[in-house]
Amino acid sequence: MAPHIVRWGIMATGWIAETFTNDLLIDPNVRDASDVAHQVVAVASSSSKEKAEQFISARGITTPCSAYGDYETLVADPNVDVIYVATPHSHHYQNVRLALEAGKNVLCEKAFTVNAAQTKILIEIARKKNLFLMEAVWTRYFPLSIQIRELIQKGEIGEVLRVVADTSFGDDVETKWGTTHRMVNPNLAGGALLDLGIYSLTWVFQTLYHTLPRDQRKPPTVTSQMTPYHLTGADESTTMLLSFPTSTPSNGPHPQQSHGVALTNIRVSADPDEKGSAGPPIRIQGTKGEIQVYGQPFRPESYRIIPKKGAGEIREVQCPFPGNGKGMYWEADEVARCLRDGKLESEGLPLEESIVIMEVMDEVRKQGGLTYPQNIESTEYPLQL
Ligand SMILES: NC(=O)C1=CN([C@@H]2O[C@H](COP(=O)(O)OP(=O)(O)OC[C@H]3O[C@@H](n4cnc5c(N)ncnc54)[C@H](OP(=O)(O)O)[C@@H]3O)[C@@H](O)[C@H]2O)C=CC1
Ligand SMILES: O=C1OC[C@@H](O)[C@H](O)[C@H]1O
Repeated sequence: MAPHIVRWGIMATGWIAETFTNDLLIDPNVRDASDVAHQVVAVASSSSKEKAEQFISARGITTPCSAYGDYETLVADPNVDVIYVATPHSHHYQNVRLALEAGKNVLCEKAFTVNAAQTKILIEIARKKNLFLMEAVWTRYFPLSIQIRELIQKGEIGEVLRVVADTSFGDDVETKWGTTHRMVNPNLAGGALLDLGIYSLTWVFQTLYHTLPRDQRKPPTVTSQMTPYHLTGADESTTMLLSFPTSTPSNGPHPQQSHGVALTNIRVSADPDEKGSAGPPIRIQGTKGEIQVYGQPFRPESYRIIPKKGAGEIREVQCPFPGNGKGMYWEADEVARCLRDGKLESEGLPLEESIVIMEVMDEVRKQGGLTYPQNIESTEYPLQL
């Protein structure tokens, strides 16, 4: 059968837009995804049309592809099926809303928005207009993540009661990020939590929340600490303890809880020698054993299933990236399948779950005293940022 072709419009020409587009251009057959195909039909840069043209030629795109010098023209392009929003966090609400108001389906980079109130409005608009909307948490669509969720659901490690996830870079923050880079710039909603902490939360949520039947998923309570970066006030370190009510009390009449420890830091590393000597950055601990995940939490490469002593052998599973891709093609394939099947949201990351995660991050920022400038926390639209 002919593959379902999706025509992408790329909004912004920065680092992740390049990486995502490179993955879109890899032949889906190399990853056994012959049911879908991707075409990049338009690229827009808010800086200039020339920047969009350079982006297209640097990727070697030879099929028809329009270059635009503003986002408004992109969202009006009738050839585009779905817009990939690759701007800084601060701009997601305005940019996604622009696309939805123009009647376009949207895949928006993480973190979805600056706060939960913005996310909820975008979802409301998408639903009202019958449009597809998804937060681009690419890691969720890795075969590795899907396999691990299935293992948990099959009871492979028993009842999962604790998950520890650490997404931390050991950067010389002042030298590497300065004060204006989006990583640390409050005007762009920078900071460890929204940029990297969301991956630690992803691991906690996809193992302790998403693996439950929908009607049993309950938001966690949260306790956290945050350290501001002295030059900008954005968080350079955030430590979160999440407590989820479990569906089935495991021993006795007392209500049980599962705990998620989500760590993020841009000054100390989860993997200081970059050889994995510090051990797995993700540990999923159950009553019958543990799953350890290796590699960066946003781009894990392998996992080990470690049964409880005497209950079997350790198994190690390597998860390669076909065609030398970054791994972003799997989320793109998910978008294509949802559009083909008329789905308005993805089962891998339902919109309701994005809201709960945004609410957790709101609460963590509240506990840590981190607010962003009023204009980027605003739900007003349109707003010139
Ligand atoms: N999934 C993943 O692995 C990753 C995701 N990300 C996410 O992608 C998004 C973008 O990150 P990244 O590509 O690294 O960022 P970059 O700074 O490299 O690119 C952002 C682009 O957004 C556009 N833009 C529009 N308005 C502004 C503004 N006021 N300031 C800066 N840029 C602006 C620019 O493109 P133009 O001038 O063409 O309009 C710019 O090139 C973030 O949400 C981030 O969290 C980032 C890295 C990895
Ligand atoms: O989403 C991300 O994943 C990879 C990191 O390098 C980047 O800072 C972050 O935005």
